[in-house]
Amino acid sequence: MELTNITGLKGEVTVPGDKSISHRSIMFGSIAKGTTEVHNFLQGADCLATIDCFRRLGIEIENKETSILIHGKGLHGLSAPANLLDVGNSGTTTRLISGILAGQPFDSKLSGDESLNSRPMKRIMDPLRQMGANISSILRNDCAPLFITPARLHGIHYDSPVASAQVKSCILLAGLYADGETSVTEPSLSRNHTELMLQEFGADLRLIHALDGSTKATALIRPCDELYGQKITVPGDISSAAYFIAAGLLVPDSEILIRNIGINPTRAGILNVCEEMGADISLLNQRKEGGEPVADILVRTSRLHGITIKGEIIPTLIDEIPIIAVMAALAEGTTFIRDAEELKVKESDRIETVTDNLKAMGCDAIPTADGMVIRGGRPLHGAAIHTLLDHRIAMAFSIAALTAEGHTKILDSHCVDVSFPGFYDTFENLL
Ligand SMILES: O=C(O)C1=C[C@@H](OP(=O)(O)O)[C@@H](O)[C@H](O)C1
Ligand SMILES: C=C(OP(=O)(O)O)C(=O)O
Repeated sequence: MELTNITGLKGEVTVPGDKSISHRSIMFGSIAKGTTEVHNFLQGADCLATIDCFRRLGIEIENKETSILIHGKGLHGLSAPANLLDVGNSGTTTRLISGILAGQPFDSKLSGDESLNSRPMKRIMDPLRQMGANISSILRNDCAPLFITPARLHGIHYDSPVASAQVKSCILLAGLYADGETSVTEPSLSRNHTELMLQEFGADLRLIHALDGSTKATALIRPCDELYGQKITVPGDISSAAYFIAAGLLVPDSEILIRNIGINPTRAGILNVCEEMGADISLLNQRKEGGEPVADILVRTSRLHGITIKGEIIPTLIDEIPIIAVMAALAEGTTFIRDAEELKVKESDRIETVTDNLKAMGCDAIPTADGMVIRGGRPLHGAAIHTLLDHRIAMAFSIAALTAEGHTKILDSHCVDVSFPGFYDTFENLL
């Protein structure tokens, strides 16, 4: 994709459904009794990989024009897959499905693309093994491909060293198949869609919040007889909205209304960051849909200034750091991003891909062990952007390109389909 600078983005957009919620709707619908109906499902490659996996596990899933129908067979209704489960580029699919597969009476193998097969899986293998699971890394490198064989699971308490919704969800899902209670404490609260949605499906799940004012939290689950099919409307993905928020703030003379976005506080850290950077941003029409808070987001071109982003807010904006870094590059002053070492184990090492590409565009960006330092305010110039097939890098630098002098080439820009098919077409509504 070749892009150049523009002005005056004006109008309304909607973005596709939330990726995290879409994945979970398929997974929980498949192990629930009865039909689950999902509206505004994200038809991105990652969520389609989840559908494919559950079809291979014997679940009929109808992907209709306006909805998805999952004909769930109950907690014990999955059947042995004939072949390897292909998880594509999706860490969420891999880590969550492993929790479910650990409790099944059949063998399964799962594998993904080159990026996925280099991401760490020890973080789920350790707690699953403590629960009694038989899960191994086929190449003995603590990565996928993974091999899972039947085992009796027992409940554990797991003090997670990392605030990761994928780790937490994996353990809670295995807990559905364990004897006794399973609980997970995380150092600070990561996205809580699993907890909210499992409760809606009828799971016996409780939450205990820390008394010290921190977001440290514990989720506890007990096995139940069955989960029950639900009707789910997926809110627009704030992680996808983030690119239009940034476009509206950074492209001169812009005003964009982004409709119908999930603003669950465990996901909405970018809104706080925007405010702190001095953005003209407002939430309109705030409401609740299917247990999740939703709003329309109005942004207007703003002069931004650098800030420090660290600590408990990091898990609430982890996927937005590439686009926040672009905002920082165009803000006055210095932005420090700390406590974000998790960026190293995403679809690419995002500390490296973000700072390398920012430098290529003329920004003073320095990688650090747990984040980056961005000295903003210099104009950006066009460059060839190496996405390393990481969808978030492609989208973040497409927005940078709209503000940069000259032409920018986004290499392998088709990778946006992982989480946002139609990303480039959405701009047509704003020109
Ligand atoms: O649970 C989820 O749906 C996700 C959790 C996050 O990963 P971690 O759990 O590894 O932080 C996030 O980066 C990913 O895009 C989606
Ligand atoms: C990290 C991401 O996803 P996953 O871990 O599911 O591959 C992402 O979408 O930015």
